[in-house]
Amino acid sequence: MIEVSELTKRYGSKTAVDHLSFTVRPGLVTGFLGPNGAGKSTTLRMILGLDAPTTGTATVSGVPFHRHPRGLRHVGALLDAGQVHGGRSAAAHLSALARGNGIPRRRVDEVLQEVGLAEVASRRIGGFSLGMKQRLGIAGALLGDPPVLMFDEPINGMDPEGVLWVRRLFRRLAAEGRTVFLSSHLMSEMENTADQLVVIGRGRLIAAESVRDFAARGTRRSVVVGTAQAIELAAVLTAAGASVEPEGSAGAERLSVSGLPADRIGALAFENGIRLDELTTRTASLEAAFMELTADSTEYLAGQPR
Ligand SMILES: Nc1ncnc2c1ncn2[C@@H]1O[C@H](COP(=O)(O)OP(=O)(O)OP(=O)(O)O)[C@@H](O)[C@H]1O
Repeated sequence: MIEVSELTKRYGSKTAVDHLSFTVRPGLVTGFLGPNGAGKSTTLRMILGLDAPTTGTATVSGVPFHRHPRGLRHVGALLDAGQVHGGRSAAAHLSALARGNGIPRRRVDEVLQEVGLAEVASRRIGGFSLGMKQRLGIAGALLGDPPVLMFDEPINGMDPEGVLWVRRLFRRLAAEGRTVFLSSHLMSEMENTADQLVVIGRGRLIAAESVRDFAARGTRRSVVVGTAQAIELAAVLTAAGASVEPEGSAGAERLSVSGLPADRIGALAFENGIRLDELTTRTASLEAAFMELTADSTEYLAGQPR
């Protein structure tokens, strides 16, 4: 369990993290989302004791991280896959980490196997691709078999096979009862990976809820209706209280209807002798919900200095 309470970080006049409070529970994958510059990395660094908060607290399993002796046994983290000594081999890098945290040497071979780097264990890290460095960073996080795992943008630089692998790994780690916390600025990465979301913008909390609840409170639900009798149907639906927008080109007309559910629209069409060719409920996409909810908190909008 990770608990963040009223966490604030100021750099001079810049408030990077602003009275942030949330809880990350075990047994679930929790996505930490926000546009670029929202304060995700700063928050993760404070949870790991790498940056001191201006005010507020962050605890891991009930105590501040720096009070965990042999930290890697309590929290495994990957913050920046590029920050490794390029001259060392993968095995030497992990062995040094293991030694410093009282972790048996055999764990090095186990985690290298686990992340698919066993065959390149003795190669210098300097020659690794970003995807391979991400795998090595994940290996380092797993080394101490910790109950809490944190990853900053772990999917960056991975190929599609790597993305699938890492998703399955996160799901399995959560199913084992661990706390899994992943940051990303892309909602699409979280859609198929996370159970819960913590969404921030400009250092402030925007949402902390399940992926499903987050999607539901974004874009309003609408129903797309296809019919050759679009004008008659629009009149009937408007009279019943719906708002109706035409979609598509004349001749192949469809209506986008909000304010009435699909079954009610079907019934009204039937009662009025209007034939429907299509009746589809358009559910809010997560991406749309994310864009809507973070629109006011994006720091750098293309072409729009703020
Ligand atoms: N050491 C620092 N000194 C001054 N400002 C900083 C420092 N570190 C971060 N910031 C600022 O704090 C804000 C939050 O940065 P942070 O890196 O935590 O965001 P992020 O959500 O991780 O973004 P990204 O997705 O781009 O990595 C940014 O405006 C950043 O410029």
